[in-house]
Amino acid sequence: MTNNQYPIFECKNVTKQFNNFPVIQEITLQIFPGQKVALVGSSGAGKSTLINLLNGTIRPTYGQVWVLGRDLSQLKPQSVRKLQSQIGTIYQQFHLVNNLQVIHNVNAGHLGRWSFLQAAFSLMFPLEVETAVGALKRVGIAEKVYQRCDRLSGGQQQRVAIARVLVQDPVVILADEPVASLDPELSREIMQLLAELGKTLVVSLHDFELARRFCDRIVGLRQGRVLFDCAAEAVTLEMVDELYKRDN
Ligand SMILES: Nc1ncnc2c1ncn2[C@@H]1O[C@H](COP(=O)(O)OP(=O)(O)OP(=O)(O)O)[C@@H](O)[C@H]1O
Repeated sequence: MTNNQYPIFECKNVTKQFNNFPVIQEITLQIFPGQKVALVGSSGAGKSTLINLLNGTIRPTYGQVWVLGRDLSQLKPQSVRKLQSQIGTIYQQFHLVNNLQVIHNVNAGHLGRWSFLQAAFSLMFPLEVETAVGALKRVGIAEKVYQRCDRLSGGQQQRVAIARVLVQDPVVILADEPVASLDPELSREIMQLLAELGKTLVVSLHDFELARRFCDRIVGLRQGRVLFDCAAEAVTLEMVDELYKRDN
């Protein structure tokens, strides 16, 4: 797919090996502003690894990952961290501090901008409460602002994680299996929420139907390679069969 804007992410012939075994193989792709991209494929296909390459958590063995026009491999750690503050990542396990109140978890979205002193002060006297409540309103749980996170349901915890990303106000959201631990109805609700945030979205999903319903572009990964990369409505049953077929 092409686009006349600059890509947010660009993988140039990227290979990632773990213990000399390639889990991502020669991937070249671009992701443009406004796209909602689903990464799909069997367990072990490389979806999480690709997300970690895009947010700079891990580095390619070969090839380059460019983010917002910068080659990550050429940047000093401080510049990488600055770029990373433009990327919001949501995980399956929410990555919340469970014994803290919702307000503190949402305010963690400010940590890239706040000084150490501001962060420490806010743990006692929460700063930017209005911003946090605004984000919690958008995800439908404003009344939970002073609740401890471990008292919330899984769906509510994922909403807190999304509110944290909203406060971070990144250019793009990466979501790694964000609904894997939720029931089907909640999964649809959370996907709808993510799709309607108005941000560029790259989301890995096990459920192909969710990908088709909420994303406009689907990248099918098989054994670390891109098997297809096309508009959601262009994916055929044959392509899905090929994607998930077992090796004999
Ligand atoms: N840090 C690591 N060290 C060694 N191997 C790893 C590491 N991370 C991932 N792998 C391996 O890379 C392969 C791809 O894993 P990855 O988690 O990216 O797949 P996935 O498509 O996200 O799978 P799932 O849908 O089960 O989450 C797997 O075989 C996995 O065991």
